[in-house]
Amino acid sequence: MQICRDKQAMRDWRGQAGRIALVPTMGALHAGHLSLVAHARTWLDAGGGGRVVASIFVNPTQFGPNEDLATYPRDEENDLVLLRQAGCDAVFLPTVADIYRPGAQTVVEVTGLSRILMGRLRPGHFRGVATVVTKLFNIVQPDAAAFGEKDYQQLAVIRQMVADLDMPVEILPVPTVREPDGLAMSSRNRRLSPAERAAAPVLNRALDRAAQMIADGANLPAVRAELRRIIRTEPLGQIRSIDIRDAADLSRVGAIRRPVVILLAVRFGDVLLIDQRVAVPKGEMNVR
Ligand SMILES: Nc1ncnc2c1ncn2[C@@H]1O[C@H](COP(=O)(O)OP(=O)(O)OP(=O)(O)O)[C@@H](O)[C@H]1O
Ligand SMILES: CC(C)(CO)[C@@H](O)C(=O)[O-]
Ligand code: BAL
Repeated sequence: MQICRDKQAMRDWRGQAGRIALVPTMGALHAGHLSLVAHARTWLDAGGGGRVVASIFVNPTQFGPNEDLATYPRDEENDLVLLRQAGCDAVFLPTVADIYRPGAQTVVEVTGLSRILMGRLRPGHFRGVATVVTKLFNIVQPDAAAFGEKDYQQLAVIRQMVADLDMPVEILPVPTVREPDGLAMSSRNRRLSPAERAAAPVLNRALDRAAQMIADGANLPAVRAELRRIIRTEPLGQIRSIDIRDAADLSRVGAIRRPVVILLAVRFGDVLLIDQRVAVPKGEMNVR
């Protein structure tokens, strides 16, 4: 596995690599990230082969001033072992100074989607994500890039950006990988206390129940009330946002008539966990 520690090394490797699929991450890798690597490989193999490159970069511009940039988990040594085992061909590990040169003035912002939902809780977050993903695409020049459905709004932002700016990159959505008790894998899970970790699967339980209610024909207020009731059974969790949106474009819905996505953000101590579930109302075909 080739290790590229700066843009020039990455560009040199890219120049002789043929077809490429990129897996952008912030490190502290887990089985969810490795599933992105596997999906990238499957996509390449279906089209005649190619190389998988993962990037590990804790991007400062997507963290707000009071967020967890300083304490974000980092574990480069183990990450490299996992990526090697997963069959990754190259890894891009740039420094902040290499990515953000002094005097830069340009950002990328998906104006509508970035300002709703998590964009309200984390102002500027999606501008940081869109900007760094654009830079990664420009440096690595991948044919495809894999993103997890756990970060549902992020995936929507990236898809919108790629379409709006005619970026020649196919976006590969990857289903959420979960712990045996249903908790969505996340790098931040390792910062939960034992009691918080024991309480955290409540997100998945609430989503299961809400998706079942929607499949049975329940209305929006009833589903919202049940989500709140279930999450409140775990007093360590502090609800930051509960939303039910159109699954296709994240627009508001007045009633559940088409597939919707249920989006949860719940804080445990200073760790913000998110999770999501697409739910299909009674009588509707799941078109996803
Ligand atoms: N459980 C998961 N299943 C599938 N993909 C995932 C999972 N967790 C993260 N991803 C995806 O991996 C990519 C990199 O995410 P990131 O490095 O931020 O990991 P994370 O576990 O989401 O960390 P965080 O704690 O910051 O949420 C993103 O596309 C993200 O959606
Ligand atoms: C896409 C990403 C790597 C951009 O920094 C990050 O937001 C993440 O890990 O999901
Ligand atoms: N996976 C999303 C990255 C972040 O929380 O900043």
